[in-house]
Parts: sequence; C-alpha cells; structure tokens
Amino acid sequence: MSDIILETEGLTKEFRGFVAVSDVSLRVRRGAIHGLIGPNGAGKTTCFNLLTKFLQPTRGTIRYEGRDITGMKPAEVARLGLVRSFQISAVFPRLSVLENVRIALQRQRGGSFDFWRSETLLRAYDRRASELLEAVGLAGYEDLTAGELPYGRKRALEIATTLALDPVMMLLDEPTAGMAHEDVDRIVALVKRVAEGRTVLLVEHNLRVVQGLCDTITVLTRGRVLAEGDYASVSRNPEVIAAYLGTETPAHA
Ligand SMILES: Nc1ncnc2c1ncn2[C@@H]1O[C@H](COP(=O)(O)OP(=O)(O)OP(=O)(O)O)[C@@H](O)[C@H]1O
Repeated sequence: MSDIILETEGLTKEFRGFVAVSDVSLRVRRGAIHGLIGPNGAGKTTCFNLLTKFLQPTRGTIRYEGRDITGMKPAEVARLGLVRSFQISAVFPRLSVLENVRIALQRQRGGSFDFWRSETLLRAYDRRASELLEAVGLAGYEDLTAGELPYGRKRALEIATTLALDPVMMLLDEPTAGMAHEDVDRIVALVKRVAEGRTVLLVEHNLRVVQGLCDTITVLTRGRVLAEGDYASVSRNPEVIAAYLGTETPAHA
C-alpha cells in the first residue's frame, strides 16, 4: 500500500478564462491530517470541489489509492471511501438526531426499505448510531430534532452522519466556520478523534485550528501552491506571511 493516498498532478480549474486553481500538485499522506489554507479567494473551495468531484478540472489528474478518479462522479468516489462531510449527509432538521444517523447508516448499506422490515437490522442500526453519536459527543441528544441542536452540535451531527459512511479519507470544509470558541475546541478534539485510523483533508480559515490539528499544511494563494510543510515552517515562511498580510498573520493567529 502506498504511503500517498491522494495525489493530484497539475490540477487546474478555469472559469471562463479565470484561473481559480492553477497547476496544483498535492500529495496527501495516508493517516495524516492535511490542511489546505490560504487567504480569501485563494482557490481552497474550488480545489476541495475538484477533489470531491463536484467540479470537473480543466486540466490535471487526481489519483486516489493509486486509481485515476479524475473522470468519476461524486457518488462513485464516495463509494471508494473518499467522502466529503456534508456531501451525502445533509442533516434533516425535522428528524431526530438518532434518525439522522440511522438514515445515513441505511444509505451506507444501500438498502432503502429493508430496515422497516427487519427488527434485527433496525436494532443493529440503532446500536451503531448510538456508538457514532457517542463518538462525536452527542450521547444524550438522540431524541432532539436535529433542527433544535445548537450550531456546533449540528456540525458534530454532520460528522457523525459522514462517519456512518465509514470513510477511508474524509474531506472537511471549514469544520469550525462560524463557531464560538468553546465549540471550536470541541470540534478540534472531535476531528482528532475521528482522524484515528483514517486520513483527513480539511479546508480551514482558522489558523489556530490548523495549528492544533494538521501534520502537513498546503498554503494556496491565487490558485497556486505557495508553501507546504508543518505549521512551524509555513508560519515562518516570509511569502506566506506576506500573503496573509491584511487578513491574518499565521504566526499570531
Ligand atoms: N463558479 C465560479 N465561477 C467563476 N469564478 C469562480 C467560481 N468559483 C470560484 N470562482 C473564483 O475563483 C477564485 C477562488 O475561489 P474559491 O472560492 O475557491 O476561494 P477560497 O480560497 O475558497 O476563498 P474563501 O476563503 O473566500 O472561501 C475566486 O476569485 C472566485 O471568485
């Protein structure tokens, strides 16, 4: 098994002549938590959408587990274990927390109606759903409707529904966006926990989060890779500091 789980070569996305992602070659190590950061408009979201196949690249290739996935559809790559949080796992606000996870588990099995028929299967889903809720710190919230959850807990539920798909590699798009401090710390701890035994790539604005979580960080600016390395090295890089001036200085974030 190769040490590199996801690899892009010359990944490029143009929108009517505007180059949003330019010649990005990315290598994500198996088992790592890899951060993709950069100032506003750097191309992070576009890159993320290319990796999860929500956008088709103009040029370049994406290989996952040694396989060329460039031409695949989002559902196909999800089946291979490359799963984007919130991709298939939209939270249903009127259903209970437990039901949300149960539905995600049911989808993972590909069954649609079987669980209505089999008590045994239903109990198995409930058991697994409880384990997942426990894992994301939502034990005790099972019977609330998802819509009633505070924002930070809702993001935790989204992570639980993603975990229900048993991803090999998880892609998280700004998991702490819009959160209060206490929630941020909780999500950081959660991402660390769910990263055990899998690979995580996350797009993140909050540099404190990246510092606390990521083994490797790729910094994008204007669609290109500006720097790559651990937090200590990228945060000292003068080009990175210059790119962040006027927004945030990584070393002091
Ligand atoms: N569908 C699109 N059509 C045209 N331009 C686009 C489209 N999507 C993104 N862009 C442009 O591509 C550039 C990169 O955008 P992207 O959203 O990937 O950056 P980002 O790093 O995620 O930014 P932010 O941190 O602000 O979310 C921006 O200039 C944006 O305006």
